[in-house]
Amino acid sequence: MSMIADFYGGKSILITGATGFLGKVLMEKLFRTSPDLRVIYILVRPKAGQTLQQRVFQILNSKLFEKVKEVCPNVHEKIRAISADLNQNDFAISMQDMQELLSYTDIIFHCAATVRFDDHLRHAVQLNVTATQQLLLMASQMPNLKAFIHISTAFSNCNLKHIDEVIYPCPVEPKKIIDSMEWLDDAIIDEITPKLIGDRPNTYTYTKALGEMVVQQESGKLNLAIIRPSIVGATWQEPFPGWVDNVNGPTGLIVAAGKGFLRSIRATPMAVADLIPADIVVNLTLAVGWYTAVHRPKSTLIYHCTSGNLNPCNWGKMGIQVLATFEKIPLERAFRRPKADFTTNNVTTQYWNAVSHRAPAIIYDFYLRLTGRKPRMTKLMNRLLRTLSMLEYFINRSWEWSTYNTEMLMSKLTPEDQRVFNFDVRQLNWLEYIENYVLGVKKYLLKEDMAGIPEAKQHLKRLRNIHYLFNTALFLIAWRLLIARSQVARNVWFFIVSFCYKFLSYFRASSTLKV
Ligand SMILES: CCCCCCCCCCCCCCCCCCCCCCCCCC(=O)SCCNC(=O)CCNC(=O)[C@H](O)C(C)(C)COP(=O)(O)OP(=O)(O)OC[C@H]1O[C@@H](n2cnc3c(N)ncnc32)[C@H](O)[C@@H]1OP(=O)(O)O
Ligand SMILES: NC(=O)C1=CN([C@@H]2O[C@H](COP(=O)(O)OP(=O)(O)OC[C@H]3O[C@@H](n4cnc5c(N)ncnc54)[C@H](OP(=O)(O)O)[C@@H]3O)[C@@H](O)[C@H]2O)C=CC1
Repeated sequence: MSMIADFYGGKSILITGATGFLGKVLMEKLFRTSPDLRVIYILVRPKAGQTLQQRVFQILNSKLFEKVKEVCPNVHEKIRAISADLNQNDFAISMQDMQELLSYTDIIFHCAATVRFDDHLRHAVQLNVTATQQLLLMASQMPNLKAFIHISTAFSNCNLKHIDEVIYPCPVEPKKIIDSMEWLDDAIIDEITPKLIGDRPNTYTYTKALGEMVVQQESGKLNLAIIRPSIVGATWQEPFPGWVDNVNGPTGLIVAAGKGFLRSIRATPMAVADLIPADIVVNLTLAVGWYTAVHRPKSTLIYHCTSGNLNPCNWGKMGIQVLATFEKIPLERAFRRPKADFTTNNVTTQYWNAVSHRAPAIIYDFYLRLTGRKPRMTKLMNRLLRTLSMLEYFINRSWEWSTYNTEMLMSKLTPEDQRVFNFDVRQLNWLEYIENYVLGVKKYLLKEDMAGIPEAKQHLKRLRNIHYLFNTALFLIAWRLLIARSQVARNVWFFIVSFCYKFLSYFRASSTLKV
C-alpha cells in the first residue's frame, strides 16, 4: 500500500488554479490514487460565459479524467467548486463557503498564478504576491491545516546561474511593492517596472520571486513547502503519455513548427532544455504534501523539480526530434512544410524573420485579398514573432539547479511510493517523451484525428510542389528582368543557350550514327 495515497484518504484538500494545466493533472492524480479522499475544494472564477458547474463538468468530461471515472465513479460529488476571484478582497468568497473552507481544509496546494510574461506589474503582483499573502492569512485560520504547498517556478531567480534550494531576497520588500501598487498609477508603474525587475526578464519571474518571499515571511506556525518546477511539458506516463491542453512554454512553438509558421528561432542548440513533464511535477507535489504534513520539517523546504542536472536534454536535440516526429505524423492543414532551424545571432535572426516569416505572410495575405477573403497571416506572424522574442531569454541560457531536498525526499519514500509517485527524471527517455509530446499536441490540444494522417501527408506533398513551382517561377522572373537590364547577363544567357544547343546537336548526331 502506498503511504502517500493512504495519507490523502479522508482528507479535505484545497486547490487554487485547479482549472489550469498543472492543477488538472494534480486533481486527476489525487482522485485516481486516493479515491477515498473526503473532498477537493477548488477556487474557480466564472469565465467566458461559463458557470462554475459548466467549467467543472467540462474538466471531468475531458479525456484526462477517463481513468478517474472508473476508479472513483462518484468523483462529481467529491469536487466542490467555490466561486472565487483571487484578484478580489477575501477572494470574493461567500461567508458560508469561507466558513466551510476554514473549518475543514487539511491541505492546500496553491497553483493559481498569472503565467503571462508580459503582464502588467500591478496585475502580476495582485495574483502572484498579494493573493498568496491572503491565502496564507486564510491558512493561518484553519485549525485542521496540515500543510500548505506553494507552487513557484525554477525561474524565479533566473538572474542567477546557479540556484540553490533557498529563498533569495529581492532588493525591495514585497510588502512595500504591494502597498505601492495601491496608490501608484499605471503610467508610473510602467516607468518603474524595468528598475524593479532589474536583471530578470519579465514581471512573471519577478513576482514569483516576491511570492516566495511572502511565503517565507508569513509562514508563522504553518507547515509550508515550495516547489519550483522548470518548464512544465506534457505528461510523461500518467494518466497517459503526451497530455497537454494549453500553448504555454514549448507547446505553442511545437504547434507553430508543425503548422509551418515557425521557420527559424533564435536559440542556442547546446543550451539545456530544462523541461519537466507535468506528471513528474504532480508526483513530487503530492509527495511533498505528505512529507510536510507528516514529518513537519523545522523550516520551509524548497524543492527543485528540474531535469537539467540529472538527465539533461538540449534545445538542438529537442528541435530535431520535434521535426522528425512531424515527418511521420504531420499536422493537418499546414501553412507550409514543417522545416525550421536555429539562428544564433541578431543579424541572421532578423534576416530569416524577414524572409521566412514576414514575406510568406505578406504574400499569403495578398492572395487572400485577391480571392476576396480577410487577410490574417501577417497579424498571426507578428504575434508569433512577439512570442518568440519573449521566450528567447530562456532558450539561449542554461541554469544549474541543485536538487538536494528533492533527492532527500526520494530517499524517504518506500519502493511502492517511489513507483506510484515517481518523480525520478533519470528514468525519462527524451526522444520517446518528445515524440509522445508532439503526438499529444496533435491529439489532445488540436483535437486532430489520427485517421487524417494520409490526407495531411498528401497536403504536405501539394505544398512541396507549390514550393518548387513558386521557386522556379521566381527564378525565371528574376532572370528575365536581369537579362533585360544587363549585357553581361545577356552574354551568359547566350552562352548557355548555344552550349545546350551544341550539346543536343552532338547528342542527336551521335545517336543517329549508332543506328
Ligand atoms: C539542428 C536544429 C534543428 C532545429 C529545428 C527547430 C525546430 C523547432 C521546433 C520547436 C520546438 C523547439 C523549441 C522550443 C522552445 C521553447 C521555449 C520555451 C521556453 C519557455 C520558458 C518558460 C520559463 C518559465 C516557465 C514558467 O514558470 S511559467 C509558464 C510559461 N508561461 C508561458 O509560457 C506564457 C507565455 N505567454 C505569454 O506570456 C503571452 O501569451 C505572450 C507570449 C506575451 C503573447 O501574448 P499576447 O500577444 O497578448 O496574446 P495571447 O492572447 O496570450 O496569445 C496570442 C497567440 O499566441 C499564442 N501563444 C501564446 N503562448 C504561446 C507560446 N508559448 N508559443 C506559441 N504561441 C503562443 C496563443 O495561442 C495565441 O494564438 P491565437 O489564439 O491568437 O491564434
Ligand atoms: N506551466 C509551466 O511551464 C510552469 C508553471 N509553473 C507554476 O505552476 C502553477 C500552475 O501553472 P499552469 O497550470 O501552467 O498555469 P495555467 O495558466 O494553466 O493556470 C493558472 C490557473 O490560475 C487560475 N487563476 C488565474 N487567475 C485567477 C484569478 N484571478 N482567480 C482565480 N483563479 C485564477 C486560472 O484560472 P482560470 O482557468 O479561470 O484562468 C488557472 O486555473 C503556477 O503557479 C505557475 O507559476 C511553474 C513553472 C513552470
